Amino acid sequence: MGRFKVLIANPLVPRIANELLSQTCDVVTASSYDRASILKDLKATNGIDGLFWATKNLVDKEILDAAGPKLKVVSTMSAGYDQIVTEELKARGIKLSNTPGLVNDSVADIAMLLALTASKRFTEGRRHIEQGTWINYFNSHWMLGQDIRGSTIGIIGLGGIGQTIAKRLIGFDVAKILYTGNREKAEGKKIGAEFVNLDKLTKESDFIFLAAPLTNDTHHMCNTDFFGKMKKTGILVNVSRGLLVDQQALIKALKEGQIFAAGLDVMYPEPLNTDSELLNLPNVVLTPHLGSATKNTRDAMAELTARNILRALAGEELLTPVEL
Ligand SMILES: O=CC(=O)O
Repeated sequence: MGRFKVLIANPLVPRIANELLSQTCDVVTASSYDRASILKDLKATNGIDGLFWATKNLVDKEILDAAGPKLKVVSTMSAGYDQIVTEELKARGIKLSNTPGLVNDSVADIAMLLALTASKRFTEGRRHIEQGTWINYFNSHWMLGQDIRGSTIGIIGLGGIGQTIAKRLIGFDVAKILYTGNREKAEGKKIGAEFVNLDKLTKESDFIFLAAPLTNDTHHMCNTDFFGKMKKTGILVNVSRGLLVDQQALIKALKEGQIFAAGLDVMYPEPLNTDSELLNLPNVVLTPHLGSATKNTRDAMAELTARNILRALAGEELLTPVEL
């Protein structure tokens, strides 16, 4: 039997991926991560056995057709897999893996960054410095923010990332951690978090963290109704996917003072249009989807993604399979 063929659908992934895969496979690296060029490169391979995915492009029928009938595994270098049409993989008997776990710390760190900066009015404060409108420190009513200490936290999605956010918040002496999701979790009990329904969480939380995957159920879950229920002093932090939030409803809530502030690492579209209203709002802190962007995290993600492909091709169990 010849060597397996693998396509890495992005020329910019950490080197470790190619190093590992090329020990036993013939590796083709796509010339760019845009969809048209991946499709072209896939067609030129004459069929591959494994697909290393590291873009937000959809893995759909067209991509799978171009990959050919030998394809056994798609391994995505991401925790989220909303960009993969899982039904297509399942119908073809193709395995799927992702990189959960490894991103928890880095994503939880950016969640803290966003919570802290949104609560301390970072964007607005920075603008005051730039525009020379910085008011004397001794005006004790100026630029008052919200305290994390003593606050009620709401976490939507108490998976690995949600749990890591909770652990960090415990160090900030919060009063209470509420969470919601598909089901109550043993890990919730361990960290002293209370399982509640979405309605209660939305109404009672001072900070709401979105850490749930994007699914049909979570799509636009933060809508006009949701923002109407949040406290006026409430802060929304999103480190999941932009589409959990109805962005127009969020912009309206922020403009009308229905909520205090938002900190977003994810939005739509990505990249965000430079004329987006989000950029003009003083009570929004934005980061350009940097949740997992540390060298160690990305190296570990690339390694795990490659190892999952090697295991699938060797007929072994995947390290981090996605149930299809
Ligand atoms: O958004 C990043 C990821 O899903 O890993």
